[in-house]
Amino acid sequence: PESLDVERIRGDFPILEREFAGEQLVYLDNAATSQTPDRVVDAIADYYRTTNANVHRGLHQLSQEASIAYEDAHDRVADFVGADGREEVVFGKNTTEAMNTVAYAWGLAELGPGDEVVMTEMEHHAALVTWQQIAKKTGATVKYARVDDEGYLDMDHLRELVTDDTEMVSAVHVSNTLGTINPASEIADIAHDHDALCFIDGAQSVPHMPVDVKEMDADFFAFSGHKMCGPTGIGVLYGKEHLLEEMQPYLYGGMMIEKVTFEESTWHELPWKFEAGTPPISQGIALAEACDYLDEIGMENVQRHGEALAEYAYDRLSEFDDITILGPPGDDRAALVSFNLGNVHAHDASEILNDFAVAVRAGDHCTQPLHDKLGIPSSTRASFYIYNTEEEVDKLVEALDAARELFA
Ligand SMILES: Cc1ncc(COP(=O)(O)O)c(CN[C@@H](CS)C(=O)O)c1O
Repeated sequence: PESLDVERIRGDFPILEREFAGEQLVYLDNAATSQTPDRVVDAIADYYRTTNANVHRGLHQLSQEASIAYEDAHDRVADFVGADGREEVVFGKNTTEAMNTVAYAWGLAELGPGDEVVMTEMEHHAALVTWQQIAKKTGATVKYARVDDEGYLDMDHLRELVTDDTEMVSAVHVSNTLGTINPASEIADIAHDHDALCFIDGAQSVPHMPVDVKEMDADFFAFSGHKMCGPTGIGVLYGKEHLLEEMQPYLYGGMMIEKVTFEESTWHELPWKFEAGTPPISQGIALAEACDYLDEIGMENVQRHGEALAEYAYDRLSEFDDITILGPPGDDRAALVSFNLGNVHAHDASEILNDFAVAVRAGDHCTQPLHDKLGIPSSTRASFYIYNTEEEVDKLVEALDAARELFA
């Protein structure tokens, strides 16, 4: 059953009316970044037109208003993912920065020779490279739980790898390449069974499904505003309050301090301790608006719509013997499908798709080790959101026919 009113929603995104070479845009690159609805764009414009000032409670009216709006945005975003409140929600640039915050502020202090960080083979570079490099700096070891032939995380192998030497289990909630939805709560339990912490990368889950970080019991969780109808320049680090309290900041400067002398400094309370310098004010306020926008649609409806489109795309692409699809079956995946067309390089395929105004991602999707494991240099990825339709999937398939004619 149709779970949301796509045509009404499409009216919120004027960009979808754009035409290239006489073809209307078919935007299927939502895993890279989503489009931005008018009311979120308006929230940004209204901020700069009416409320713009620096935050942290300057004494003048504008600063008071901007400070309250920015601080309240933390509460709204916390509520969106089931966190207790602003103390557990740090605003930064993006998911990548959120992961680096934990790697530097916790990892450098807590990891040493003999300690282990367990990840999965499907991790995005934001996690994989970060923990790989922090391990090198600290003498710790990284291990990778296998992805099986169907694209699922091998949970038995994960259980085997996590031992009392494990200090951190860092896993992606939804794979941006495979579409696999990992059992985040179970992963957290495995980590906690060995007194390890658990970091769940939620960049591809928060925009697409209901997420409750308390039910999941992740110790850290990260996501980006630009993938969920928000602007770029805002990412969110959720952390259990006692962990963020214990962690020392790694970015210093104004805003994050309480008292500074020539000899010593003390830190501001959470979350400001981790928000050094002038923060992403308009972006944070706009992200709160994006949360309202998505909640009005309903995250269950967002999930149902995206996964139905992914299943439809999986079925349509499966009609062709020369198309190889990555990841789990069509009825058990998030709102994306990565595939290859015969021996046509993903870049060539996506070039032809672009000639038909079909926008997809081609490459390794920042998961090069996973592509190496799969024995492929790259893949083409179609990823869906609230404004996409089955007709747009059909246009993708038609455009692939042209690529087949040209290259195969
Ligand atoms: C699972 C996962 N984890 C982290 C990131 C990083 O998000 P940033 O907002 O860029 O910091 C992403 C963003 N993946 C984009 C760019 S590579 C994609 O096209 O798939 C992601 O998918």
